[in-house]
Amino acid sequence: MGSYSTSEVLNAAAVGVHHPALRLNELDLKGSMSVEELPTTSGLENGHQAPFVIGVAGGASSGKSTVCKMIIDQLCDQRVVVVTQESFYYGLSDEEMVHVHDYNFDHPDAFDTDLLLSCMEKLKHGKAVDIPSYDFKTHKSVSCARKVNPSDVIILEGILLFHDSRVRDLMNMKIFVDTDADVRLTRRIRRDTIEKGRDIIAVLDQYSKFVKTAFEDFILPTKKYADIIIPRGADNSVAIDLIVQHIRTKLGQNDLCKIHPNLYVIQTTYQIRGMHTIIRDAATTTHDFIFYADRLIRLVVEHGLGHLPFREKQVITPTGSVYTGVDFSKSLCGISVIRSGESMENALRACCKGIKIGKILIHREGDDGKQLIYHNLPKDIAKRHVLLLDPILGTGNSAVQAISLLLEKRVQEANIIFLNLISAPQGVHVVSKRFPRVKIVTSEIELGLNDDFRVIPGMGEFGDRYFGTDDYQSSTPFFADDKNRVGLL
Ligand SMILES: Nc1ncnc2c1ncn2[C@@H]1O[C@H](COP(=O)(O)OP(=O)(O)O)[C@@H](O)[C@H]1O
Ligand SMILES: Nc1ccn([C@@H]2O[C@H](COP(=O)(O)O)[C@@H](O)[C@H]2O)c(=O)n1
Ligand SMILES: [Mg+2]
Repeated sequence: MGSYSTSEVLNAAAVGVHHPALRLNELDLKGSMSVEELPTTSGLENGHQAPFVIGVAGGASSGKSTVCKMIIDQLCDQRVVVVTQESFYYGLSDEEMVHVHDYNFDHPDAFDTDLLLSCMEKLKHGKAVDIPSYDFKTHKSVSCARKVNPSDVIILEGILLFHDSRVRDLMNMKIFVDTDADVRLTRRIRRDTIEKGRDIIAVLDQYSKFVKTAFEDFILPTKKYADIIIPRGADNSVAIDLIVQHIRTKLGQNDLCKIHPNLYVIQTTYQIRGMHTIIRDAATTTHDFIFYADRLIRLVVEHGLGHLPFREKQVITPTGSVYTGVDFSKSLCGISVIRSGESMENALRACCKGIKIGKILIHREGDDGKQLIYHNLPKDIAKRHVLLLDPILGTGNSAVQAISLLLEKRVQEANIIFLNLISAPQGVHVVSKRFPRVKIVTSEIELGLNDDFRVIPGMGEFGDRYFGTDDYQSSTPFFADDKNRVGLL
């Protein structure tokens, strides 16, 4: 395995793998980092779609705000907004103010989490909200709230954001900024004395009394919820670049991916569009159809394999050096949905040497749905990751039947990766609603289904076109093979 695509790296991170790219590069960052000054974003009240919510947690002074600022600067996109947890600090009463040095600002109870949840709820539903502004000098909210408009991406940032499961559940992506304790303390001393004008003894007292303990008791234990851990915070420009690319993809991609985090559409290129153009063209020869369908299927298969768990592995190279890489899971199998799914078997075999491939036949009987009449699956399928193969996801009925059978055979839902070339939104909704942990990997999202429940624009009967059994091909002399490809006259 030579190089990794961004999504593979992020996927590796998402399944808890330590990818080397997330541990690279040094960059010195200086300058003003105030997230509060960032502009609010364009609203989406009309035609609102749920935003992509990114949670950024980590110890105090770990560099969370700096990382968020870098992400926003790189995105140069008005559709991103940052909401900080510190805006939701409870204001101190007069009595608490008298004993402010005994107040624990690092405890989860210091925050009005219900207010944060209600603000986020409104933003998620396309409504603008007033986010309180907190003053670190008076320890109270100030009267001028910050108006935040709904946005495509909301970055939620704060020390204890992963503590409450209700807040975690809002997030589509969780990032933990992991910076050494001594660096955090040094930065805190500088920030609290210079920026907040506090006395150094008070800063150190607060650190040893509350900050350190709270980090160990409440913040560090939430690191396990992170999809991505960024060592060294803003110094890790490689990790930040990867995150930015991922967000860009999400922003540019079909909104289905926001609704269904289990859906992965491979990043398009002109090569991919070109191959789709050929296989969707009704005039394409069987020979060309097979060639380009195979190329596309291989891309989808490779992408799907990127969702399998990896383990770190070191090898010795011929130069005697150590290469730290990964070892990927070998306990997997392919299951093709007969007949068109069989067209994906060659690509799978080409990628996974000696892989076991089983089959499922779903027989259509009358109007009352589908009936399963045949299956041939590996005996130990329950222990395997399953790559389910069917080039077209249309209504989702066949996929539901096939996945139900796999679950009956005790395959773990999260161990199923459904690979297809094109997906209709209806099918994605049906499969995702029923099996939210099944990953769907596809190369393009379709417009929808027509009255006959056929995918449009689609590519016709895939099996017939791939196996050369469609009448149109054999009776169209202009397109008998690619050498004679002259176009329709
Ligand atoms: N990589 C870095 N190099 C140097 N200083 C940094 C770096 N990251 C953050 N800082 C500084 O450290 C302080 C705390 O960073 P900040 O991003 O506000 O942390 P957090 O939001 O996690 O409390 C700030 O004064 C910031 O300018
Ligand atoms: N009045 C306050 C409120 C909070 N703090 C400290 O701020 C830290 C959290 O903010 P970060 O930007 O560092 O994440 C936290 O450690 C609190 O102790 C404070 O000092 N005074
Ligand atoms: Mg901050």
